Amino acid sequence: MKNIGSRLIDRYITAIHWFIPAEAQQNAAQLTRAQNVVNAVLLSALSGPFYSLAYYLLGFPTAAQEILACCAFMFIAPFLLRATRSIAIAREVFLCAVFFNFTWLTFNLGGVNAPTAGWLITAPVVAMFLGGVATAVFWLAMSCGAVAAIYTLPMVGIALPPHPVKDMDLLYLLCDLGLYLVIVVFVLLFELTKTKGFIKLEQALNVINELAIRDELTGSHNRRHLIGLIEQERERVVKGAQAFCVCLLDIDFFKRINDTYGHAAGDAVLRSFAVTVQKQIRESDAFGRYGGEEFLLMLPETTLEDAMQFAERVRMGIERLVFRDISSDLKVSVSIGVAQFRLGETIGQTVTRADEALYTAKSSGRNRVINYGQTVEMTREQAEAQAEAESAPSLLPLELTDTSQCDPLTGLLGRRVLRDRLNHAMSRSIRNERLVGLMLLNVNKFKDINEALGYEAGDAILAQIAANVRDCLRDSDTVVRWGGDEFIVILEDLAQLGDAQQVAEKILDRFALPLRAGERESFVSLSVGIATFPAPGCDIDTLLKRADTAMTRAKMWGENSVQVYSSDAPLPPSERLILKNHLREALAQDQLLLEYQPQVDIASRRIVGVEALIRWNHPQYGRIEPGRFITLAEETGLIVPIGEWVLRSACAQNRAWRDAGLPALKTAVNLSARQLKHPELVDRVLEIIGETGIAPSCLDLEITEGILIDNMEMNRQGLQTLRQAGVQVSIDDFGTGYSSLGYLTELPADILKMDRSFVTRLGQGEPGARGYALAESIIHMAHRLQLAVIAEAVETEEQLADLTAMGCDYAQGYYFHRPLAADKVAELLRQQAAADQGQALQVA
Ligand SMILES: Nc1nc2c(ncn2[C@@H]2O[C@@H]3COP(=O)(O)O[C@H]4[C@@H](O)[C@H](n5cnc6c(=O)[nH]c(N)nc65)O[C@@H]4COP(=O)(O)O[C@H]3[C@H]2O)c(=O)[nH]1
Repeated sequence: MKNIGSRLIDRYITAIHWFIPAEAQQNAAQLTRAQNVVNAVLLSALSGPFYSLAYYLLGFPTAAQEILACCAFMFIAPFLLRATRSIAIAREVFLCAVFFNFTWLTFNLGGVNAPTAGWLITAPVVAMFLGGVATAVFWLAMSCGAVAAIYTLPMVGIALPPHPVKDMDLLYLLCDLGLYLVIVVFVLLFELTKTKGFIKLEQALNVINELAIRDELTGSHNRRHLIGLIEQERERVVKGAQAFCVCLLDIDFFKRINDTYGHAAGDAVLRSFAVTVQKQIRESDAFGRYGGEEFLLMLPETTLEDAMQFAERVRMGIERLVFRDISSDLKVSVSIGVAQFRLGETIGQTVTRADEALYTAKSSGRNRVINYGQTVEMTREQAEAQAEAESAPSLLPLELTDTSQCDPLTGLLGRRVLRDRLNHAMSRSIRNERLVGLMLLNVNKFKDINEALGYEAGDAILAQIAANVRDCLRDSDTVVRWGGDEFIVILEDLAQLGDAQQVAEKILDRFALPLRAGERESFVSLSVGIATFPAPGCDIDTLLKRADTAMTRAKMWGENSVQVYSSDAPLPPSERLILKNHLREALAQDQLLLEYQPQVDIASRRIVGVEALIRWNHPQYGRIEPGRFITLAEETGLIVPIGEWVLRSACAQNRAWRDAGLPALKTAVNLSARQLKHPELVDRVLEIIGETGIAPSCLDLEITEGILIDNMEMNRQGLQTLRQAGVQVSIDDFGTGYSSLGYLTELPADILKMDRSFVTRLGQGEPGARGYALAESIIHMAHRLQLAVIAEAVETEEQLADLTAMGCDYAQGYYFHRPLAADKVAELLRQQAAADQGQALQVA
């Protein structure tokens, strides 16, 4: 019954939307007002005929006709709404009919004592509902004027017509009952349509929130949320609660499970693993997927001893798991590292200690629980069993494994061939007095690709990566799939080291274009480490180790970088330390620069804004992306001067474009948490706007959702002041924080920037899919809250098509433009202006 009612209300709302202009439907306040006008018209005009009949039966046929005429007149209002797109016109036409109807009836039924005199109040009251105070005051004045006129007419000698109704008592009863009934139905209808809208918002929000905190595959918490929960616990401990323990759990030989039984089986193992652990934990514990096959468990107020005992129970529980649907041979075990939080350390440090313990657990035989600091001696048998397990190519018995030397997915040579080939190349290089280059290529964040696109698409991407690498090499070079997302290339006959670097650069250039997996496209970046032979004291293992070291260093210096191993160069100290030391000089020595990524209006495809993105051009290490140093700048407090530099440079650039005769453009600038907390932020922003002379509306401050929620009370006032001055505020990465409707309705913001995780799910040709519904919900919700929506990281035409269909306002991403230097943006704007002019001339 409830469902039928709810479906009917849905249908009713859909039907009345026919009258409401599209632009009003995009705006929560206007939609409600327009909806109310249509509701009021339908209710009044449909109840009118009953009154008409009553008057007719009571012996007043003229009134019956007049009421019907007024109802007909009311019906014009919704059509006017559709035709003129003006809620005000439709509303006033309706109110006019109401007012005329009751004034006429009152006049003809004996003046202010007539039963309909009370109804004269309906015009101002309904006006209050529909148009606010100003409209209500106007109609109140009109009604008072009408009452006064009717009252004074007999006094000035104009007699009122005698009332023609036979049974006045019955009419009084009818009128009073009618008035109450109308008020009740009116309120109900408003409530229902309004509540319905909010229920939809709430549902959308719940789904978005779920996504923000859950890992889709296992249903356990995701990494971000997990860290948030542990951070909260850390704060409790700082305030005096007992310390918590962190357990890092890693499923043993998980890659082999995938390789042997397929990715679907791997997924099933992950799910069962998560469910098994979840069944054992308490409500106050936090558990979730940390990445790939790694899980994190936080046990609040727990001693290390208790945590070890609990972890041991979990380990045994996992050992008991059976997977009959996959194979009765499949046995799963887990290695667990445990660490207890120490006052003064960060969550990252606690997890790193748990990770070190996990490493000990894994390197001492796996399937065991080790706490931080614990050393383990392996027995000879354990060491042998471990070595055997490590070298076993798969979980299947030996006779069932693929004995071919090729990797079936990529068609490249498999790992086992490498030593042989390398040995051969090294011997030849000594004979020929030429170099051998060993190149280790690692695909950056391949886990993310797998998670975003699914394992099948991940496999397709891997195959293309292999093909791309192969295409850049000579036939005589050897390419081997070394691990899941790692490849090794043996380059022979090199005259000098630079040749190997050139090959590496060529490979990296190849990955500037996206790779395709079915309908999906994805950008991939690599980190490349190179080691060369001959080198003193270098055998196969050393060469492999050196390439690995170089690759790790390459990873530290950002995506798409190459590092060559050099024996005399000391290993770099930790990235954090180097960057921290150098960051101070970066600003003073002009090493920072801004790039601008265009933001496009989806309807017109015109560039309407840019996002300023900081880059660091390090004299020694080359270009460093913000992801690698913004957090450090935050930690050291350097973000405040750096952020101010960004703000000033971005505003100055905006002004420079304007001075060059280019059309007005909005520049979005990222604000970090520390900047936002700075007491002088508002003054500084206004000062910079004044100094550079840009219009405040040309500045858009981007604040990530998490930062905004964390400091909502503190932020609201400052942001409101800036907004009142005309500055726009955007919420970055929207959908990744845990939002409540209450907080969303009070957001001091103008634009919602939909997080890339929602955009990645689009463009797959499945409008019914969950990802599609999520993005649509966000856009719908934002529009109801009168916020514009910009989608970030739009990479494909299909994603854009979906966003267009959903009514998204703006988009930004590689599909349109990558972040560009300021002069490139100017060039684009000039082209756009020239195209506009061309079009205008054509029209003229
Ligand atoms: N895969 C993919 N990526 C795309 C696409 N379109 C844009 N991107 C990248 O996504 C990031 C967008 O910026 P963000 O979300 O504000 O994320 C920014 C922002 O949070 C922070 N950041 C950058 N500049 C500043 C700054 O001046 N101040 C502060 N506080 N943070 C900054 O660093 C983050 C990373 O910036 P970038 O590395 O420049 O990375 C940029 C941009 O290059 C696409 O289609 N696909």
